[in-house]
Amino acid sequence: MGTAAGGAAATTQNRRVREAVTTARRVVVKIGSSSLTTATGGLDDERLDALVDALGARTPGDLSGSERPGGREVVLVSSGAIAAGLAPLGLSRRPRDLATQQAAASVGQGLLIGRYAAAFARHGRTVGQVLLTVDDVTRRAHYRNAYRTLRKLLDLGAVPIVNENDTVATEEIRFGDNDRLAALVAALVDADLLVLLSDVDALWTGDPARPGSRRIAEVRDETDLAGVDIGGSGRSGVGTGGMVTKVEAARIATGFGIPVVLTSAAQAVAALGGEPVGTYFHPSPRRPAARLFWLAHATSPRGRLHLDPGAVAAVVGRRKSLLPAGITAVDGAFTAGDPVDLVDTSGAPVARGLVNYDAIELPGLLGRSTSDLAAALGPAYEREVVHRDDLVLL
Ligand SMILES: Nc1ncnc2c1ncn2[C@@H]1O[C@H](COP(=O)(O)OP(=O)(O)O)[C@@H](O)[C@H]1O
Ligand SMILES: N[C@@H](CCC(=O)OP(=O)(O)O)C(=O)O
Repeated sequence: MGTAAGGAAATTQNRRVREAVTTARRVVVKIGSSSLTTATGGLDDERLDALVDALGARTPGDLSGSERPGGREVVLVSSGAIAAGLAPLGLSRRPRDLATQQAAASVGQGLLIGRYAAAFARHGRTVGQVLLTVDDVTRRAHYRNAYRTLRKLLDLGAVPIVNENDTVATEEIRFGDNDRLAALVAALVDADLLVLLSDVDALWTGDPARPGSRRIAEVRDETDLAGVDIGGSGRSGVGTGGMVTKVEAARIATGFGIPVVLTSAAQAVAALGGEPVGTYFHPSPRRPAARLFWLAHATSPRGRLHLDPGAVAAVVGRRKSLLPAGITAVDGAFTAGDPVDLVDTSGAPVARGLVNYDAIELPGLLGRSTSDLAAALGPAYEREVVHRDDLVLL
């Protein structure tokens, strides 16, 4: 979120909001389960069609003659697989256990993408299904691959429809909610705008159903969130994170320099047209390297490497790779390629990185120089424990 605009007049603010939205060329739109399902569960075809119509509608941001919906490149991040799979499996509400959620997602994802394919076809558009796990956006080769696929789909004029790959994601590595996934996809494709659509029209100062709650029109920085009661999921019972994960997603995207509009699916056309509906989160100017951005926000560490003060100074102060000589202890049962936290002598995490060794190999290497290790064990042991290209400071 950007710096406070002081006492700027509301009209000036609204004009700026409209411009950031209407000039956005690449937009990631996220729709939650609660906006795609009927009160009795199951996919709500009417609402899904309305969303697709909104994405196909021409807005003030259109480039005349463009073949793309709204004159823009659109990536849709859609939840709803689990919700869509409930009725066909005879389940009356969202299951708590992972295996049943995954079975429901397996059934529901096919139905969901089938509905989208039919709805977009009415606008002459082709859709492409992209299912992602956390690993796909943290490991370098997978990340490049995910980026290339999304880029190619956009170049070919298709609408990528992204969801978490629920059927294979394990409890530990799961996003669980699609709000953060959408923010990270926005960073991945270098979007100009992220639109989060839910069943509520904006972020409110507290539960919208509570008397006295007010809509928050814009969030310029954390001070605008002070005192806001950011609650969990709404009454639909099919959403997951409530406002907590939406505000977190807004923090991630704005931290990457991407503005965010949070509003209801019913106001999608107005929001995409730059009208001052919903809540607008101002972006900060900083744009860190996208892949490392994912590492900080999308991963959970699988272990901890304890650094001596010299290693902390090298990694944090001089942005060097981490070598075995600077590590005093290792926790966790990770394998090479996993994310781990680098902690200082007080145990506080200072950086996160992708480790180049299995946990089991490291104790025999600690405190030793790379030349000593190479001489004793072979050239493979000359490698860094964490390469600086795979490190992000926390
Ligand atoms: N401060 C708040 N402002 C707006 N909505 C809130 C707030 N706190 C909690 N909520 C709830 O968050 C719900 C939206 O989240 P969720 O049910 O997870 O939807 P989705 O499926 O769209 O992700 C709203 O229905 C609302 O009841
Ligand atoms: N991947 C899951 C999304 C989880 C979920 O419910 O997310 P959301 O409705 O956005 O809070 C699904 O498709 O059901």
